[in-house]
Amino acid sequence: MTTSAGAPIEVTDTSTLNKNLIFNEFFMDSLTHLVRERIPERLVHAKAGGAFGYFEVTHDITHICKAKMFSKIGKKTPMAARFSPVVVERGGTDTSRDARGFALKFYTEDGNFDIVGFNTPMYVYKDPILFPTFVRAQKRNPATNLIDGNMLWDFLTLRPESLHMFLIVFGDRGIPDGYRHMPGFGIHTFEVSNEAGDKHFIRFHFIPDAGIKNLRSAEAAKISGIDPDYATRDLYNAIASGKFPSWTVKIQILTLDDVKNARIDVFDVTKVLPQDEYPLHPLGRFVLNKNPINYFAEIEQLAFNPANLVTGIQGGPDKVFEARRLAYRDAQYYRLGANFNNIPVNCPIQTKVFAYNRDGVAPVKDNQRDIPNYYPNTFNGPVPYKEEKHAELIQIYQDEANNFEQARELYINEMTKDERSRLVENVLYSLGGAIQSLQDRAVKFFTLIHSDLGSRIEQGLQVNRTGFNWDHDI
Ligand code: HEM
Repeated sequence: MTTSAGAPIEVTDTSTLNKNLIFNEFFMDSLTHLVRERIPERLVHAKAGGAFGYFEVTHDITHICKAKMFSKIGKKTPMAARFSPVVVERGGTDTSRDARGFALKFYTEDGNFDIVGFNTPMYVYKDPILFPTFVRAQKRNPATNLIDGNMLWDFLTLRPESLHMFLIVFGDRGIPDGYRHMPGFGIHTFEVSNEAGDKHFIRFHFIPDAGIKNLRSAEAAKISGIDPDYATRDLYNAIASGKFPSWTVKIQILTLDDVKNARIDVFDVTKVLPQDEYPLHPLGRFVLNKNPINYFAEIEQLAFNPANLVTGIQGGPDKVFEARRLAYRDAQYYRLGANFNNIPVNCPIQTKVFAYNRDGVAPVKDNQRDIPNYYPNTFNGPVPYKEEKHAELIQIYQDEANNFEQARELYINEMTKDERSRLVENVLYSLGGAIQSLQDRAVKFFTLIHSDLGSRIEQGLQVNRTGFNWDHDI
């Protein structure tokens, strides 16, 4: 046992009774470190489970994408994964009704490629200016410090395009039964390019090999009281006991002509791309076979960023993607410091970094030693490479979102009769406690989605206004 500075601790220093505290380095070192041990939790997705493993190519897609990680069948790339409810705080429960983050980092030979996705195939809105509003509407009421359904329903009914995703959140898929049974989606339509420079557009799907399983509200509420870390524990224990979770990776592929001729804005993150028009093509699988040895070092400090792209994958041309390229980097500067890419789990382990960034808060690693610290220079500092067929992201024009059509299809065609009843029940539980004007506005939009849905919610609200009382004491 030593102090952080390496001085061996003598056994009499492990008690301070009747002794001078200031001269006790064990006491001074441990107390002053303890009060500095908290860093900001992530603004969203604060609580999570995570693990490491590999991605393996099972099907060739080199005709559309030249990214090295897809270069041949059988090729394996090391990776990290982090799964997280969106809204709950770091000490919250894993079984809340919410979407889940599905974040993957691939340590490729061309640097890190991150797919920072969800367990829903669509997102809430397509205009990223709504991000702060949406986040706050789901967080605590500034006066009461309580989660406040009035704020959520206010947002959902002011921006009704969000109801498409929230039908999933309030439906059977709103509480996954652990992370091993949860699907993932990249959501954005990514532009990719091949060796010839031709462009294609893909959406990523991750299908759990163990099958999709979800929890019902009552079950989830019970588990939440007994084991709020249910999903984190399940992931850790499965890997620790050798039951490695895996996912099959598939993609929807669109040509530039498909994009031009599509009936819908295929870059709209609030929409799904219908699989009868754009079928799934197999690409690979990923396996999580290694737990973190130290959670804080390896999972809390993981820094995902949609801007982590590699040659052959240009990213999404939509505005949400563009906003995300800024937001994650900014969040990580704030919560981990300017050198967060030097934290071992964020380092591109298959390639060497030759960046011109220097100094700043630790960790600086070797700080690029004595290599020139400005570019261009005439002293053999690192130089850029030349891409023969450089691919730029296409420019797109996007209209306002309107998803009642896809929300209707989801309600009628994808949900079973029983799931539709549970959806209504779950909506009533949340909406039942909101103020009347928000309930009326919600009924109007649910009716626009489908008259059956609207009338069931309206009737439910009339007979039973005993949902959770959000308005209580406010
Ligand atoms: C305007 C749109 C969005 C903005 C500005 C935004 C911003 C953020 C920020 C600031 C964080 C915290 C990052 C950190 O502290 O490390 C975060 C986390 C996350 N976001 Fe978003 N986000 C947006 C949309 C989305 C979308 C569309 C998805 C899914 C496709 C998504 C998935 C995630 C996930 C999975 C995490 C947790 C990453 C982790 O495990 O560390 N976000 N987001």
